[in-house]
Amino acid sequence: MGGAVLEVEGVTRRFGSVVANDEVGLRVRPGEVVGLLGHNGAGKTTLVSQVVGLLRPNGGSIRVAGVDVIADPATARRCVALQPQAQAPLDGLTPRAAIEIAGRLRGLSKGKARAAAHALADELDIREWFDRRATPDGGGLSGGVRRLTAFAMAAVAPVPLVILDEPTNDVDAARRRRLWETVRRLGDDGAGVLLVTHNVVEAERVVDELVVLDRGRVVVAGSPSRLRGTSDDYLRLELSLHPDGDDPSESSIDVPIPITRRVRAGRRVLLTLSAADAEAAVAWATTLRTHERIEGYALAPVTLEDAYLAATADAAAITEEATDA
Ligand SMILES: Nc1ncnc2c1ncn2[C@@H]1O[C@H](COP(=O)(O)OP(=O)(O)OP(=O)(O)O)[C@@H](O)[C@H]1O
Repeated sequence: MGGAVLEVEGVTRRFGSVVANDEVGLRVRPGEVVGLLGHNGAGKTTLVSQVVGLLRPNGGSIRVAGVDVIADPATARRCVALQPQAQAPLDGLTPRAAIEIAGRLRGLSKGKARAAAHALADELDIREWFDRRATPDGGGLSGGVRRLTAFAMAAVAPVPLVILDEPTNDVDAARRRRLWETVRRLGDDGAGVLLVTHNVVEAERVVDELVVLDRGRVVVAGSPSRLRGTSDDYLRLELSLHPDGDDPSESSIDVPIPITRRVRAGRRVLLTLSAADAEAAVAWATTLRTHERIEGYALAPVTLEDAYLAATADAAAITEEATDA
């Protein structure tokens, strides 16, 4: 319906008393990169396992390229390329062979599989290791090159839906950037991409839509700009606290400016305030630093990470409260 390559509606999956997915709904259209974000244990992998037919939902429906995954898992599976979170078993193979085999299994001719593997090796800058064999003891290839090879295996042939589960784990910064560019290209070439990640900051660069899961439920969904809280009218003041130091923003009475959102993440406190109060905020933070009540501060535009942390406020590490001064 609506041409979506992935339609998840009301999916619930329990493991005993744990509700790993609770009435989850999301949609990926052709050409769209959708980020699925959430802390550890939020239910991301459980959802992916159901989309590829490895787990059956307790309730709800999943369609891939119009095919009902529960009624016809084999046909649906052929419409999806998955890079799993666990490292791919490459033992005994070179990246060249692994990527070419993946292309052949997806129906490419020998020549096309070879050409696509070469192109990806260049795109991801892994030529140096293209003909090096992975050994069963985990040697031969680094974790990062194994991860990039697994990504290339998922990206080698055109397919309606590509699912990438933490594709940048172990990958160095320069190649991560290349990988993100390739993810964007997959979308621009017409695939729908579901990108599972913890990395909000990097995901922001490539995704069209974001779905945030928290304890099995979708807590926020929308474009990055919508989630960020949009406009330039707001700024974020980040206070870095001393180890064991008190938090000078804890009581709204002590804060001389109106704060629309306050999020505590470890020793960082993120305060959202009106851009009109920037000068007063800097004056206050400078005084706090001069009196050594904080280690430092930074004033910057509101980021997606702020919105993500607020949406998922994890009781143990993060507390959120609205303080209307
Ligand atoms: N096979 C299973 N048996 C029992 N509980 C499970 C099983 N798989 C997942 N869970 C539980 O379901 C919840 C969601 O787990 P899931 O692995 O889907 O989260 P996740 O968001 O992928 O986490 P991570 O980012 O750490 O990979 C967790 O509470 C987890 O302990």
